[in-house]
Amino acid sequence: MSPHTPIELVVLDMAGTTVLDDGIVEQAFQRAAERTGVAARIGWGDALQYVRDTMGQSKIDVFTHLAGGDVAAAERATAQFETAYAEIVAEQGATEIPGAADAIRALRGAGLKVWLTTGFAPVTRDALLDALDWRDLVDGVLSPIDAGRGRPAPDLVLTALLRAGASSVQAVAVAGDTVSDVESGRRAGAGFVAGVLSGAHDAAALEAAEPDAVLPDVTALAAALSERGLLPALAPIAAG
Ligand SMILES: O=C(O)COP(=O)(O)O
Repeated sequence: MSPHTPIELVVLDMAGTTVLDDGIVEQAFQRAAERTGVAARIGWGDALQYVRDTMGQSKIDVFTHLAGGDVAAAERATAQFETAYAEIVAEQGATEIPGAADAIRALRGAGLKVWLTTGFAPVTRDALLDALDWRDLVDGVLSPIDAGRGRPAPDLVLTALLRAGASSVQAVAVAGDTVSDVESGRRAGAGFVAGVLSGAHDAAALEAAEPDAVLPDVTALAAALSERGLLPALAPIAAG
């Protein structure tokens, strides 16, 4: 396979890559903790500090720690987290990573398909799409329930590839702010995998996952593809 297969499909993560949500995450942790009593053992003050210190780590792991190792309680809290997150978005709205929507429009204007993938359940994902008025912004969206396993498995990337009708995995670019995002792209065999620092809580870990590029945010993606000769021929935009 040519190392310069033009990209046809861009698969972007949501939270931290296209959506700025740390404030929502903290509030959703708090509501979920209050509703399930999962942090009663240590109190919300200490729990909040732990949530802040571990921002970006898997929610089930965070809740398991708060619950003193009670995995069943952590699972209940994780489910409640998604409900609470969707409620907070409906109440307060949502914020994009600055320039994300324009970056997506530019990529699509260059002839690429753009799909959003997320670890969130559809209820949470759709609350974000509605709050940002993004239903028509992208070619498709996927949650793990649509695809199989969540990241770092490659299922979201491969399902996007199949549904978008891309001709090969080499024609897929993946961008995300976590090591799991990078690994999912690698395991899928994507032609280009970028780590973005916009939502990264552990930049060193992201670099250590060895993506093809580490970018400040998603607005730098079109230029990164262009520099490597990976945009489709006759792309009508000057990337950057
Ligand atoms: O934290 C989650 O589950 C969702 O986050 P993601 O959109 O970055 O996958």
